[in-house]
Amino acid sequence: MTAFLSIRDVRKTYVGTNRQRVVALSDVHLDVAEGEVVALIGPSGCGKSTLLRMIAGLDDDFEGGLSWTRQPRPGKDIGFVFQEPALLPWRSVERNVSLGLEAQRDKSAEGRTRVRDLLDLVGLSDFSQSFPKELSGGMRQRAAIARALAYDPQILLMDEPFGALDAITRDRLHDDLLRIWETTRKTIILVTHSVEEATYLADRVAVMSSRPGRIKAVHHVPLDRDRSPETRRLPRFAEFAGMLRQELE
Ligand SMILES: Nc1ncnc2c1ncn2[C@@H]1O[C@H](COP(=O)(O)OP(=O)(O)OP(=O)(O)O)[C@@H](O)[C@H]1O
Repeated sequence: MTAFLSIRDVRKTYVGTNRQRVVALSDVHLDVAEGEVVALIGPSGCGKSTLLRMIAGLDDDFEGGLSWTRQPRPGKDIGFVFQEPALLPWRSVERNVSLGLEAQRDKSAEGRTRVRDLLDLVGLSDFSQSFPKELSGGMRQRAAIARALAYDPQILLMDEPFGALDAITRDRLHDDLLRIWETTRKTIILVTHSVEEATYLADRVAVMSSRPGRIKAVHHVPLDRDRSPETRRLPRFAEFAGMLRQELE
């Protein structure tokens, strides 16, 4: 595998307000290939969000190294989707999605077409002029995904993006994400608490141990890349998800 992103010997220590030191990550190694979907799972507090923030360039105070085949430009080449969509309530869906392009002073016709194509991709074309409060939770999260893709980032980092949604909406968003991946072939790192979500969406699943967080195993998901709701009913699906659950215990 040619690593698109190599994480080597990463160690992160937080110093709390009372000067207490918390080693959040230790000896973290992971290679991610271009176009791959990697899920990060692990017990609460094992450092998943910390690792994602480092990859995003939001935290550079750590030991060890991250190396890229193409160094991402800050604020441009990395798309981030959080559990809460954090849309600006006073801007329409279209103007939320175009936010990044405006920040880059991209007012080109190409930029506008790109926003329209993205709204189409996430199924929000009919709601482009709606405001966030007029959308359901799932639609807001779709808008947040479109916004993260607007820069055409080289990697999409997702921190429990579906954690706040009900089960039916979450399943629908999973299929949307698979379709988006089919179209864009973006490299995706997805933090999730759900072994089923990791199994359904990822090519590989990295399992982290509790604090200090380490990657204790990386598994290839034994399923074809072409996934559909029937995939969830395959015995292999349940077996793999069950194995992940056991590893987390
Ligand atoms: N700003 C901070 N200052 C001090 N300690 C922190 C800070 N942010 C995180 N930590 C600590 O680092 C560890 C890892 O936190 P992190 O949020 O990365 O875990 P997580 O795996 O994403 O957790 P969860 O699954 O519950 O969201 C925790 O022990 C947490 O208390």
